[in-house]
Amino acid sequence: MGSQKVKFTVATSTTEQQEDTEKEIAPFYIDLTKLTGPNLAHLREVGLLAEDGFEVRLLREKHVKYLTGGLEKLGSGYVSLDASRPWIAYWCLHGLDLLEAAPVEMMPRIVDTLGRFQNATGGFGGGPAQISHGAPTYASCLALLLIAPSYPKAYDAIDRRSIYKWFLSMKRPNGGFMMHDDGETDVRASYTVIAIAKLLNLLTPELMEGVAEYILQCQTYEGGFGGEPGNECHGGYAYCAVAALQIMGKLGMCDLEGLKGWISRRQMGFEGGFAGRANKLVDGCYSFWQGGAMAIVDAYEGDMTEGGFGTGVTEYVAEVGEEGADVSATTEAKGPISGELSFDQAALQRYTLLCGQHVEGGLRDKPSKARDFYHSCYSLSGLSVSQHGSSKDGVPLVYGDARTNVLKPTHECFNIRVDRVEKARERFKDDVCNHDDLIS
Ligand SMILES: CC(C)=CCC/C(C)=C/CC/C(C)=C/COP(=O)(O)OP(=O)(O)O
Ligand SMILES: [Zn+2]
Repeated sequence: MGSQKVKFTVATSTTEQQEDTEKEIAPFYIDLTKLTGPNLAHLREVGLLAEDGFEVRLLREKHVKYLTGGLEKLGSGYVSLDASRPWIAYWCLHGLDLLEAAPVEMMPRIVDTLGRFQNATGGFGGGPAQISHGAPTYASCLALLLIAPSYPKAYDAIDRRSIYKWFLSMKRPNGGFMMHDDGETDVRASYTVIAIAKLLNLLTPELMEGVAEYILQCQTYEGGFGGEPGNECHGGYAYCAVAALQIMGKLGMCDLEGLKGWISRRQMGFEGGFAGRANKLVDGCYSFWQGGAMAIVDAYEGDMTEGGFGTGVTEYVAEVGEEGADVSATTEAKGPISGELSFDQAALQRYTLLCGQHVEGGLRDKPSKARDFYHSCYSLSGLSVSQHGSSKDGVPLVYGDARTNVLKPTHECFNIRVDRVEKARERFKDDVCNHDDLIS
């Protein structure tokens, strides 16, 4: 008896949501070169296509307007984000900084405001008189450090010694850190402490003791990292784990092959963007959480294996999506492409530019979702990572119109501009970084 092929298709809510998402995305991936008449005129009018071509454009001015609005007076709808004011400042400022449009005239007021969130006992709360917490401490410090090269008083607003003592007071016997006094211990806390300590030149052996060992326990059988030992791995937590390990020089201690495989499998075949975890949907914010984590691994491996930065590559044309789709990546000029990454950089940029952009400015999770400052920040950060790769010093790989789309390079471990990181290192390099002196 011959074998019989039977196709089993079991629909679940997960497979249905995936199908719906692909149906939602498909209209954005039509062949733009075939557009004519009012459809073409409309895309040119809103600025998504140049007057003289079919290459998709970053809506720079509109994103600048939207993000600048986040630094002005917010409407009552934002009241639930009251404890996230430092995040809003960071998301908007960093997005603007990538667009080379951080508003210098607003900086004194922002520094004054963030200064009021800092507690004498160390760290920043989400607002005045709120308890110190790892997330607003991270966001406030990043915002201040990206402002400081234009407005140096921002450096002086950060009380290094009290932050160091507060970080130490959050440390647990298992090597983890709490997010706040009596709060949860997870890899977000590990990352926020390690990243800010590194930027402020506070990364002492005493602070780092047991930290890598705690983080390593969060890597799961899938290859990614969960928030706490035993939890499902997820892009947001995986980024925190990978960045913290890399900052401490300990990334080589984790299962790198498993990690790379897990991140690779999160890039969605049709959509081109990343999902946060297995069997979940594409979302623009993971462009940075997953793309940034891969850039860190690639930078680490590039350092390990000399010359692994795409040297000698003179042209890059990506083929993704359905046949006939307009998906060619372009570069500004011929030359070595800046640190190629282990994911499809053109496909990710295509998702961001075609599906992530709101035509009035701001970016979003996916077309059916509203724009917001968080997704704007992390979609732009992921776009920057996928343009500049892991080495930052070659020709960026630019999908779409290279005249409008190139962002400034973000540092994959800290997610502020590379030049802001260099300035912070320079500013704090001679300050005391010794445990006994810092706690005295
Ligand atoms: C620096 C710092 C504090 C980083 C935070 C990292 C981060 C984004 C963590 C993820 C948080 C979380 C529970 C997402 C799951 O949401 P979901 O179930 O709605 O999303 P999903 O369906 O995409 O998994
Ligand atoms: Zn998201």
